Amino acid sequence: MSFDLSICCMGAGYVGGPTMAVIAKNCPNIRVCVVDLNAKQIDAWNSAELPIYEPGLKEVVESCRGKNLFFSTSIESEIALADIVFISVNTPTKTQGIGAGRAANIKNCELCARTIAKVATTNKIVVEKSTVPVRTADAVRRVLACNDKGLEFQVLSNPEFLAEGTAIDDLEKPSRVLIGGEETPGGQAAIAKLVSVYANWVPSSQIITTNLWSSELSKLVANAFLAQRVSSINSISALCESTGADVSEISRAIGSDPRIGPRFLQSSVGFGGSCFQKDILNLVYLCETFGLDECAEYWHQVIKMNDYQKSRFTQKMVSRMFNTATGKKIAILGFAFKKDTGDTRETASAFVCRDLMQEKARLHVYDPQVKREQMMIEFDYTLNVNTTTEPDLEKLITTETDVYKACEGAHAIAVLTEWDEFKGLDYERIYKGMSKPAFVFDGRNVVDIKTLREIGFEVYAIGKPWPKE
Ligand SMILES: NC(=O)c1ccc[n+]([C@@H]2O[C@H](COP(=O)([O-])OP(=O)(O)OC[C@H]3O[C@@H](n4cnc5c(N)ncnc54)[C@H](O)[C@@H]3O)[C@@H](O)[C@H]2O)c1
Ligand SMILES: O=c1ccn([C@@H]2O[C@H](COP(=O)(O)OP(=O)(O)O[C@H]3O[C@H](CO)[C@@H](O)[C@H](O)[C@H]3O)[C@@H](O)[C@H]2O)c(=O)[nH]1
Repeated sequence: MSFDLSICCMGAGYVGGPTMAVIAKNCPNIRVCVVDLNAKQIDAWNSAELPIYEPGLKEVVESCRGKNLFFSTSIESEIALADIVFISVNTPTKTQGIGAGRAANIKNCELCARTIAKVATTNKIVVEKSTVPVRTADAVRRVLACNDKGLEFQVLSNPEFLAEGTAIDDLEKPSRVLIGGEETPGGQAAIAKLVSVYANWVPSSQIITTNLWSSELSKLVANAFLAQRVSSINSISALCESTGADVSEISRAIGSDPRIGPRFLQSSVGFGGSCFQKDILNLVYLCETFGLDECAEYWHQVIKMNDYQKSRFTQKMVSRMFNTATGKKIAILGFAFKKDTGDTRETASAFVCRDLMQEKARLHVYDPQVKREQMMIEFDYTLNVNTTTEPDLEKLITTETDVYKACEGAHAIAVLTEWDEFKGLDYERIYKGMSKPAFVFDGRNVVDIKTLREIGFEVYAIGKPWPKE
């Protein structure tokens, strides 16, 4: 079959895979190929068990895989074939060198640009889909210019705003698509080409075009504003627990003001995920680089408040359990950073588990989508908790596939991810099997406090009036 256009996406991760699947589904006349250095990842995309869990993703992939959607490790030949190349690779926070702990590492983006420059034999539009520091397109452009065949490359910024757990819905019905490009005839033509791809299913009124730098920076700012709301309401949750006010009532009361709006006011044990912390640190670093220390400190406070919220939660747990968790069995309900995803990157649950392990609590972790191997990777990668730094790790963490077994004999339950199934558990049954007093610490405000207290639980929930001693 012949296609009108060929797209290649470098990076088959949480963004590249779902984004390209939705483009393929909505544009049957476009050939889409997602490539990756990681052969295991590509094999999984080509199998019945996709490498990531996302509601609705499997159906979309299966509807077009092998027709106009392909997953491949033939990076160079697929780039050569493409009219448009998306760069959708990871851009993690640097762990060493200049800007360590703050700046985003864009080495993968640079490598992609170098590969494109090397193998391209036709003009191409190169699209930054990854989240990058503002002015990264300068670097991409300069690397592409090293191509010695006299080709023309246009660089666009097209940041992705999908949230995990709702990726397919977000991609099918995006609040907006943002495309930034050069303010030259070539740049505008490239913008128009990419707009025409999205226009297959996104109303044109929702496609925003800007200059390159506004587009790159908007992505960081969007995440900073969202995370700021979570940290703001979490700061109020602490005040609620001390005063008898209820954070859910406050969210409702303030969120009804259309100038504030109701979303992203859900108090929690702390935000996680691969983006918020990384992108805010990136923003903080940019501000510092330009000597804007007050601006840097303003945004850094969003992260500090999140760190405070995570450690505050564990401290409350331990203090309620008579100031000791040593040897106690604690059921951890949820390890993913939010519901409906198996992603554990920067999950608040890992931080709480780490702090409880330091108290030598015995943790029985249940999460419907996260496997033990993934939990161990998260402990090691984000928190440097491994069998060398915590010799008792294997003994302290038991992973359960049955939530009731996780709670059997436990002194306490900590709800750390808002999976819907935690609302409908048979808490009478759970209570009977637990050590008494049976504590529930709800870091997501999912349990029905009144019912659980009637059963006999001692319930403590984020931002809720805490019972008097
Ligand atoms: N995860 C999200 O929800 C989300 C949402 C919006 C934006 N983003 C941004 O999108 C980017 C990608 O995020 P992700 O979550 O998909 O990352 P990811 O780690 O899940 O996937 C990135 C993939 O890129 C591959 N890769 C790295 N270098 C490569 C190269 N040179 N050639 C080919 N493949 C290469 C890796 O093997 C990996 O499979 C990041 O910049 C992130 O900040 C992520
Ligand atoms: O009211 C809220 C909303 C979210 N969270 C937490 O915040 C984190 C992030 O949640 P969410 O934003 O829904 O998920 P992400 O997949 O991280 O998506 C964010 O990060 C992506 C990557 O950049 C962006 O594309 C999305 O627009 C942006 O929402 C999670 O731990 C949530 O539990 C709260 O605690 N309270």
